[in-house]
Amino acid sequence: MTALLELEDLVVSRGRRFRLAPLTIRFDTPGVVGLFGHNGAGKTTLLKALAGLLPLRSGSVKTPGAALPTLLPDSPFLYTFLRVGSVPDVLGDYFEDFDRDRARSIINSLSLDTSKKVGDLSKGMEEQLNLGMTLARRSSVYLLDEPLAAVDPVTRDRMLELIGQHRPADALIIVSTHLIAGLEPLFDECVVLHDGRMLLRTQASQASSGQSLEARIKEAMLRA
Ligand SMILES: Nc1ncnc2c1ncn2[C@@H]1O[C@H](COP(=O)(O)OP(=O)(O)OP(=O)(O)O)[C@@H](O)[C@H]1O
Repeated sequence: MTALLELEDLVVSRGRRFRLAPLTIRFDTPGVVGLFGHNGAGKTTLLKALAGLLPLRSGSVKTPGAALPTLLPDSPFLYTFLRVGSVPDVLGDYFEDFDRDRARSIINSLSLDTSKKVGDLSKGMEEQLNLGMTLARRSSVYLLDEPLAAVDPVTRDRMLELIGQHRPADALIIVSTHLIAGLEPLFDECVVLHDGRMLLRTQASQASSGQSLEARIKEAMLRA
C-alpha cells in the first residue's frame, strides 16, 4: 500500500547548529496529526523540508504521485495590497491545484469583507484567510504551521469547523501548534518532536483513556 506520506531516515540541517533526525515516519491513513514540541524543537524545519522549501541532507520523503505537500507557512504569505475578494483569482492563476469556487465559498463562510485590503485585516482575520486559501488547494497532504496562533476562542472554533468542512476526506493534515487543550477534538494522532528527534507518536484516542492529551504530551516533554 502506498503511504500518504513516508519519511525515511530524513536528515535536515538548519544553520550550523541544528540538525533534524534521522526521522523515519509513515502515515498510511487520512486524518489530522498534531505536531508538538518545545520552541526550537524543529517543527517548522520539518514542515518546510516536507514541502520542498529546505534541502534534505539525506533520506527521502515520499507522497502518492510524488506531489509536494501543500504548506501553510507560519508567517503571512499574501500580498498586503490585494483586496480580499481578488485573492481567489490571484491564487488561481498561481497554483494549478487551486479551486477558485471553493476559495470564494470559504471567504463567504468566514464573513470576511471582500473589499478590504489584506494588509488592513486584523492578524486573526488574516490567519483565517491564509488557512482558508490553503484549504482551497487540492492536495493529499496539508502542512499547517501554527495556523491558529492569533485567533480568539470563538474564531478558533469557527476555524476548526472550517478545517472539518473543507478538508478532503482522503487527505492527511499535519498541524504544528502549541495549543493542545483547545484543539484536542481535532487530532486523530500526535507526534512530539524534541531537539530534532521524534519523542512520541500516539493515537489521540489512546491518550484520552486516562490522562488528557495535553498532560501526556507535557509529561513526555518534561521527561525528555
Ligand atoms: N533561518 C535559520 N537559520 C539558522 N537556524 C535556524 C533558522 N531557522 C531556525 N533555525 C534553528 O533551527 C532550530 C529549529 O527551529 P524551528 O523553527 O524548526 O523550531 P520550531 O519547533 O518550529 O520552533 P517554534 O515552536 O518556536 O516555532 C532552532 O534551533 C532554530 O534556532
